[in-house]
Amino acid sequence: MALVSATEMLKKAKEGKYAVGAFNTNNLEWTKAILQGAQESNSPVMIQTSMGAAKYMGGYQVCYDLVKDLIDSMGITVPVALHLDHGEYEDALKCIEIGYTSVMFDGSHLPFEENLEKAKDVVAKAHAKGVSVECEVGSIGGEEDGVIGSGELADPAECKAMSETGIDFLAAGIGNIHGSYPENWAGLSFDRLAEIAEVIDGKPMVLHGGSGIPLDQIQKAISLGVSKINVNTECQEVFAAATRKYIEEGKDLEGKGFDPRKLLAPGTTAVTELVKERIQWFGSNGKA
Ligand SMILES: O=C(O)C[C@@H](O)[C@H](O)C(=O)COP(=O)(O)O
Ligand SMILES: [Zn+2]
Repeated sequence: MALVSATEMLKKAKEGKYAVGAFNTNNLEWTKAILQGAQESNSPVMIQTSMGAAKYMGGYQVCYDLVKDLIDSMGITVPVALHLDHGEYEDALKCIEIGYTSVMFDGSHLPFEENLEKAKDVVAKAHAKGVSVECEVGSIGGEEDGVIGSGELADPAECKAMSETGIDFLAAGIGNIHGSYPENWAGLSFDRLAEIAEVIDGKPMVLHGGSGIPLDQIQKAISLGVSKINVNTECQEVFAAATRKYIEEGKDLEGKGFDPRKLLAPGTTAVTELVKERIQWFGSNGKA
């Protein structure tokens, strides 16, 4: 199946009261693991590359070719959108040109008016090619220099203004943060989520920092309008744990256990299993 834009996928998710998982990829193994997990779950999926991961993988063209070719060679039949995660303006335009089917323009660090103006421009260029657009209002906290910032709450008036630029889905802070949640985390703000959902003309919302949010909060967020959930840290954690176990058990020293195809296999399987579990949590299994 050809890559698809995320617009229809997320509209259906919102109507059906489930969310689509957007999993970050870093390399060949992760890309295969995510596609495998979605196919086994008969679920739509979003594969996303951050700017840094795309650079690591050899550039956006490599990422696009990799995902597109794996869909063919693995016989993937579920809908897959290839998305740019937290993209700068120039990167969003580049991905649109290359063939990504969805982009996030993250102008949350810019003055708000500039964020809006650039969002409008990205929307015009993306929609001309059938590409879906996510933008962010406010900023989503996380770990910086070892300090975990608290989750910010986006301003509903700014969310409304951003939704009027024509974007397809909106990322807004509702107390969520990237990376691990601190023990004293107050949880998601469902009041703020409901206030924002009320003023954005029915557009799907995106929950960043999906790793470590308890299932009951995920389900409540979906019931209030979240239709895309980003997961990265948890995939990294299970990959690292499975690889560590393999090495600590000395498996890399048995026979050809050091062959990267063997060494990376337990981590890859762990990512597939996590993707399947999160797809169950988000309720998108069987919705392809
Ligand atoms: O860390 C990245 O490069 C991607 C993340 O920002 C992603 O957009 C995301 O929100 C995932 O959050 P996490 O599950 O808390 O890592
Ligand atoms: Zn994010």
